[in-house]
Amino acid sequence: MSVNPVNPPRPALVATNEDSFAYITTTSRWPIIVTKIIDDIYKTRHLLDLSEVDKLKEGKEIIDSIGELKYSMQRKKPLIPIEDDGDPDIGTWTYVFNTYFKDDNWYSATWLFTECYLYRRIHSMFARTKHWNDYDPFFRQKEDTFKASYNAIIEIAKRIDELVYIPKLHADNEEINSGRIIFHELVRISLWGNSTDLSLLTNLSYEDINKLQDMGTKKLEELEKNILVNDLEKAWNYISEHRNSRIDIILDNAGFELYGDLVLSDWLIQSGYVKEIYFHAKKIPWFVSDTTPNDFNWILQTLQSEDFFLSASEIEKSFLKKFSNRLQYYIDNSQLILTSDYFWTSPYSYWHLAEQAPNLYADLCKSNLVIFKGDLNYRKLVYDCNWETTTPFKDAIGPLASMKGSPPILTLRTCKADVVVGLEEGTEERLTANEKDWMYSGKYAGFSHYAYNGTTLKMVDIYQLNDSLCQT
Ligand SMILES: O=P(O)(O)OC[C@@]1(O)O[C@H](CO)[C@@H](O)[C@@H]1O
Ligand SMILES: [Mg+2]
Ligand SMILES: [Mn+2]
Repeated sequence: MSVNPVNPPRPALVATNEDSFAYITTTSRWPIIVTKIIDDIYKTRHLLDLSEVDKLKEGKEIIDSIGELKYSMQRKKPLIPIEDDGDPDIGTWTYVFNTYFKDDNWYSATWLFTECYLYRRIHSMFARTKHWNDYDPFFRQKEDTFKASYNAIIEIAKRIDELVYIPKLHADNEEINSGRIIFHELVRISLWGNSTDLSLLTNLSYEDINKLQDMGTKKLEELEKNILVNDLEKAWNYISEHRNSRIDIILDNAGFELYGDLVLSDWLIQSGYVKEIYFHAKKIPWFVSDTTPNDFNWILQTLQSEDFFLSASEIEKSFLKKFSNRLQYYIDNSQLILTSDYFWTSPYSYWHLAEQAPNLYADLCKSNLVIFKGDLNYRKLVYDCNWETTTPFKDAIGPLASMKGSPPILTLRTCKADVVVGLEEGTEERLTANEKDWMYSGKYAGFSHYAYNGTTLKMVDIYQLNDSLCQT
């Protein structure tokens, strides 16, 4: 492939383009997101005892810093280095900032960088305090939305209860076929769970949430026409051929989406197709709704709780408890393993995975399938560049498609950014004719799969990957 990552494959997505979702995000969405953080800190401060003077004071200081941040992005001010907060990734951030972005502002730097930088800077404001250093300013939103997801959660809990009691795999054709159908259904639930993305849906009503999360069979069928790329059958063939395999899920959003990922994992383990599943969470609060280890532990406790879903009947609670007992069993028996790495919250695209996080990469190479959830993971896989929509997925993921030993990849993504690859000729034109925002409205989705087949040359042998980023 004739792309050299030093000079990126295509121009990067950037907010100077006023027709882009990068621009809409920078001008309109981020100010709302940061204002909500300020509101959240006010709420938490309000609950504090007046004797907690130091914490109250620090809270006020964070509010002031977030206010300054908001002002600087709205006035297109230059980016400034992230202050040292003692986290082990600060060196990477300082290096990348100084090398590539020190002369940039919130619009001129690449969108992928500015957006990651935004969340990393917010984290640093909390991390440098004494009383707020492990505070998640998005937790309240994640918790409230999960509560409002009650209807879909119960429906799905009933469904998984039926599915896991289907007889275990004996490899006869009938069972493989029923496995295939269940896999397709549960992967779709995990996919469409990605619509409940709190960074995109900044103003969700209870009705909106319920509409988004209707995962009945009829609704899933209706949504089928919005799936633009569908390599799911290839991924299924892969799973059904590799019994007792290891799967990795690079998680995206907490709450309802994570719930869908857990449901899929439950079935994959119970059906006997998969032996162990690694869940990769974010180390720090990220893109509003992303899953942190705390969110993961929280959902397990919440599914067990007597009083979280107040209107749940005893039988409904029992479905949730049975489900979470199974999950706890997998955790206790190292079949479901939670892990996290700073690479997932670094500014680097996944073209740099092997070079920036060699241990993580080596570990992922042991996997039979790495599932990347959500939009940001997709953006990072394809270097957040302005690809032609007909570019094959294989080309857009660069080294991950051509390095010997790279694991097979499956992406489950609803389209929420100005980059989509792997489309057939004419699809872009058909969609653009009616819907200017089709690439980022969240209405469309895709499953892209790629497995290294051993015939391509080793990318690193051809192009020495170094520390370049996709520059404008
Ligand atoms: O990764 P997710 O949760 O599916 O989406 C993250 C997201 O909301 O943030 C970015 C824009 O702010 C977009 O890439 C995307 O819409
Ligand atoms: Mg630049
Ligand atoms: Mn997310």
